[in-house]
Amino acid sequence: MAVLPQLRDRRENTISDARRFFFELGQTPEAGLAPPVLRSWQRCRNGGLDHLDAYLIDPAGRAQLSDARDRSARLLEHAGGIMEHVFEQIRASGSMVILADTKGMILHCLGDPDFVGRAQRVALQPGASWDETFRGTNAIGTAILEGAPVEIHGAEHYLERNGFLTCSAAPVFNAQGCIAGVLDISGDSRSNQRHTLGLVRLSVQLLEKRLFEAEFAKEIRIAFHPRPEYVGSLQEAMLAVDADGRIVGANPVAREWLGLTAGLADAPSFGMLFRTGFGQVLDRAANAPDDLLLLEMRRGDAVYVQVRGHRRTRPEVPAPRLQEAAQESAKGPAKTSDGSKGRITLDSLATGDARLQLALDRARRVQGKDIPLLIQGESGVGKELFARAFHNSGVRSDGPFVALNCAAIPENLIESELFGYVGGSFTGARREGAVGKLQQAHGGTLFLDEIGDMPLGMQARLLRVLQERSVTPIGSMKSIPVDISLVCATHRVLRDAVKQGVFREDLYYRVNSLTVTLPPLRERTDVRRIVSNLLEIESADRRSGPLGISEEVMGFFERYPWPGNVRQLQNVIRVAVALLDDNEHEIASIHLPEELFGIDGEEGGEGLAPSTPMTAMPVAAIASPAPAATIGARSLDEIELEAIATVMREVGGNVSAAARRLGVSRNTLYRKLGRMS
Ligand SMILES: Nc1ncnc2c1ncn2[C@@H]1O[C@H](COP(=O)(O)OP(=O)(O)OP(=O)(O)O)[C@@H](O)[C@H]1O
Repeated sequence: MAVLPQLRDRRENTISDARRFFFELGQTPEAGLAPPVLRSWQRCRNGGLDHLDAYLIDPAGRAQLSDARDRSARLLEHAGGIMEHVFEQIRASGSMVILADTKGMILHCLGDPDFVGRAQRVALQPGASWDETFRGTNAIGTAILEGAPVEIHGAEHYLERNGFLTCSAAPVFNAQGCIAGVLDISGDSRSNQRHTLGLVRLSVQLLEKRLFEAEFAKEIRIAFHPRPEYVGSLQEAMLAVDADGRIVGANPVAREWLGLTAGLADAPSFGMLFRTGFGQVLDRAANAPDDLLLLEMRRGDAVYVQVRGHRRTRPEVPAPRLQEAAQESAKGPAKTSDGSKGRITLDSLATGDARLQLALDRARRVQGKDIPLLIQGESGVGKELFARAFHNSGVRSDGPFVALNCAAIPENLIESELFGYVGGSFTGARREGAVGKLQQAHGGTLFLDEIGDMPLGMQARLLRVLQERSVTPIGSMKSIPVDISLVCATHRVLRDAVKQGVFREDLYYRVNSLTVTLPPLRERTDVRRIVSNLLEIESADRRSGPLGISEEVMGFFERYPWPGNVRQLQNVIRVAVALLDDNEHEIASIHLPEELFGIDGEEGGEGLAPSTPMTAMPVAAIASPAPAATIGARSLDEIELEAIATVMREVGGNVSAAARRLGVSRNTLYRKLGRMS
């Protein structure tokens, strides 16, 4: 619909008054100019641009244009079809559809032949730059600087020679919140159409959606809106998240809604935004991919969510293989070389938790590719078990799996443990020398547990080994080639350790090629499966038949926060099995340690009441998880510290005994005790 002639005349008069004010009297017009136009005029004047300048800048040469097109290849690929569609809408209106890059260089245009000739006189053609610094106020250049859609009509253009144009442009934002290009419709100012800017905005939204979907085709995408009918529309907010629920992309709607800044450096994780756990949502989505879920946001509102791009990729593998594996791992510290082929594998670890499944899938993708794996997670979540499974599932499974816990060995011994030494090279050294872990792991996998606790000096030496792929034992002049696959684990956030200066940045990048985070037990949705596996393992030696577990206890296990994770659960089950009489076949609440009840009962927590099942409806409301992370008014940390203090008192300060009772390693307990002092 064209703008009515009277309205157009009135607008043009106002602009020419403003122009007189600004250019002839050197004053700022108080009315008549849209704020972005006035800001742009001021920028141009401050930059020393002459509004009467008739000098034309030559468009970029073919090679330069081709480079610019290569840099924006993805934008061009997705914009092509949309531009053709837009052009169909405006074909008879004497206009052009233009795509420019982030610097305002025109990459592609489709134009009405009648208008193209005139447009070319002002260089509206591929290769021409519409950077505001040189071209003055214009829709393309000004939209880039304003970071918002703008319409520049006739005499609003700073340079007089562009006054015959009317242009509407909107920046295209990428998933990191940066401008990826600009879409513009330009035409003769006499044929100004009222809805042109709306058409540009809509086309840009469509383009942003296509770019987002292409960039994150393999990631999990979370689409949401407070109203269900908007999920799937151009108005939906969309986040891309990695396997750990960290936001890696956000469309402009999500960005505005959540107040995210460009670059996503401070973007919250899924868990910080929503009250329902990430794993629980993924599980639900895997079972009913088309359902909308009604989720409560932590800030108070509720939104309808659709999870896209998430499938259960591997069938679950029957329990017995995991059982063998866990038995293997439970035999003892097992921190030395073994040939654990044929036992635990990544497939056998899949017990139905969606977050764990993602970690397994990610790890599988780098197998055999010489990419170091970093496993993060709280103590006792199964990091070492995961590392063994990774080794056993790969091409090196015939080779050794060698583990070293960097937090468990005194600092002065790490060096000789890792690098080995020749006989008599230092006081106390064995006469025949010793082969270090790095050499032992040759042809296999070296698992460095608690790498975040490795002393700085040792980090430098390890880095050199990884770069040079050879090791020089202490006291030796000869370097020995080593071929190892490196898997590291840590309970620390290594990035923070780098910031604090306790972990080398170069080593961080070396060990951190692929990070998988194992979920804490309290956030896992497959607790039942783990419990029955552990029960089978722990009761394998009983001669009086299979064991069960009361529904009351199972419900409690599902709600308990498990500060010691699977290790603690394993110990609780081990003790419960030991407490059973020969004629008892079911674990009940009386077989559980008193500490568990102390915590659960005293503080008025959920106790052993059955948990609420999740509703299954086409539009499913997922209940927020039971308040397992806090009990009463106390935080999990406080409860944990209190439990440690109680057990330490009961065992008369014996750390090993306390660690056994609490179901954590001695190192972990030392660490936690450090926090108490
Ligand atoms: N999915 C599982 N099924 C059965 N047992 C498991 C599972 N995950 C872990 N475990 C058992 O829990 C115990 C702790 O596991 P593991 O040592 O791998 O944890 P971790 O994260 O490396 O602990 P830490 O950080 O304290 O070294 C082991 O005995 C292991 O066999």
